[in-house]
Amino acid sequence: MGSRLVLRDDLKEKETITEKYGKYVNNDKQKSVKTINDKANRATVDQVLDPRTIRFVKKLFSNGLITEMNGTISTGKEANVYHCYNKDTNIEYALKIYKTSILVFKDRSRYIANEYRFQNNTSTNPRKMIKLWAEKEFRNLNRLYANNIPCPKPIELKSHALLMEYLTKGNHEPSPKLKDYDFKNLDQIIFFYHQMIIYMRRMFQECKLVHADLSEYNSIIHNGKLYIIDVSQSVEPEHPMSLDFLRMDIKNINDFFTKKGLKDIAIISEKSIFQFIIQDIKNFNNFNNSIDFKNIISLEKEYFKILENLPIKSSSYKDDLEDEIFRSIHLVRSLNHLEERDFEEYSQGNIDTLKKLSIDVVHSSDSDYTDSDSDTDSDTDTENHLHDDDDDDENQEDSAKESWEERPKELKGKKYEDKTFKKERKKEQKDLAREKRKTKMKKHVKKKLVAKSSSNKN
Ligand SMILES: Nc1ncnc2c1ncn2[C@@H]1O[C@H](COP(=O)(O)OP(=O)(O)OP(=O)(O)O)[C@@H](O)[C@H]1O
Ligand SMILES: [Mg+2]
Repeated sequence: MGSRLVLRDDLKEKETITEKYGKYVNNDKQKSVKTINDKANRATVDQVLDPRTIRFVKKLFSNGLITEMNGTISTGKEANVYHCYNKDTNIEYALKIYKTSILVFKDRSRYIANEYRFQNNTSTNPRKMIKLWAEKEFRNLNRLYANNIPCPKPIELKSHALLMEYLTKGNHEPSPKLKDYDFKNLDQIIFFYHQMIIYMRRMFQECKLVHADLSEYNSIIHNGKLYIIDVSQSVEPEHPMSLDFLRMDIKNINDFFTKKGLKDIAIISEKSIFQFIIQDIKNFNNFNNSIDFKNIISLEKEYFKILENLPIKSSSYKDDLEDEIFRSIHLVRSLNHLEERDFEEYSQGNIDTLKKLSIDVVHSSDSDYTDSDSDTDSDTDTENHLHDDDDDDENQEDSAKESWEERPKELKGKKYEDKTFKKERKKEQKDLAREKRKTKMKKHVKKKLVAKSSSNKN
């Protein structure tokens, strides 16, 4: 057996996986790994390294990508991540193998619904589903990597086994998660906070992805840089829950950096971060539009400047409440995302629309992203309908104000609203009213929809 990597004790298994399974991986008569009597191993093995999976791993050996498969870097609820090595090239890899148990798959379904990459897959066979899931992670990692957003380089995908670059801090040890990173000082914490928000914007704008599970557990500091990992659940902006997932990501990041001492120092309100991420670039004031957008360094420099000038969230109760309200708003992106049952609510103006939040959502026409490695084109653009609001166009502004006014008085808190955003908001609403006049839904069509939804009721 080749020289064994000296892994950190808690990574070392009694014998390397190759030694343990090598005999299974290399010889053709694949003995069932179930013969392994050690209970802990068996649990891991059954959930992940069943004979079928070992066959896929064997392909990574036979095509010369790896020569050793060592201990686990992590055993998560969804997947195990193993350390692998190629002794000829002296390159280390991380091999993420998804668990096939259907239980794990149950709570993944909300990410899959309406996801075009799953749509034509009607089977509920868990093996097929995890294969798709791993393929999604592979593709999403490719998108980040292709857009120079730091992430482990995806190397090879064999069914539900994903081989990628191993982020190591040396001595074969994995680089630390953001949550375990030992920050030098407050400036460095602020830098990584802003960097994370910039990556969220660049993922949304350039990769057309919302991470949907972003946190200090799914980011790594490697060679002093922030890396994004675990993009298996990431969705496209067209996914009906994408903006809910985005708001969840923003809350997770704000919570983590608040715990790191940035409260009252650098924490930006969730709503302002949300606007920063999905605003169209032309809405940013004093943004130096003459920069070369292909030049990531100058683009990110501009982004850092904007973030440094956004209003800091005070630790007052009302700011927290404002974020809470913002998180709870039911954002409807387009009529075709509106559930039948909501139509009534909506037609009485009880559902906030993104437009009312005067957030200029990236037009879905720009969001058509075809993965270079995929054979399926990305789904047809869902028109970004202007919401057909029940209020009369002319007083669109009043109704937006009205719904805002309905909130408890003390929450008027507009004084926190960035002046530029306020000006933009006014301009946006005027444009919106003008634009809507063109596409207002005909009365008889609306009557039919409302009649239909009420007949469904009885
Ligand atoms: N390419 C990599 N290089 C180094 N470490 C990695 C790599 N990929 C994953 N890890 C480590 O393995 C852990 C789990 O990886 P990941 O989050 O992708 O899997 P998961 O199934 O989501 O696990 P969990 O449920 O614990 O989040 C990461 O938090 C990280 O510490
Ligand atoms: Mg994870």
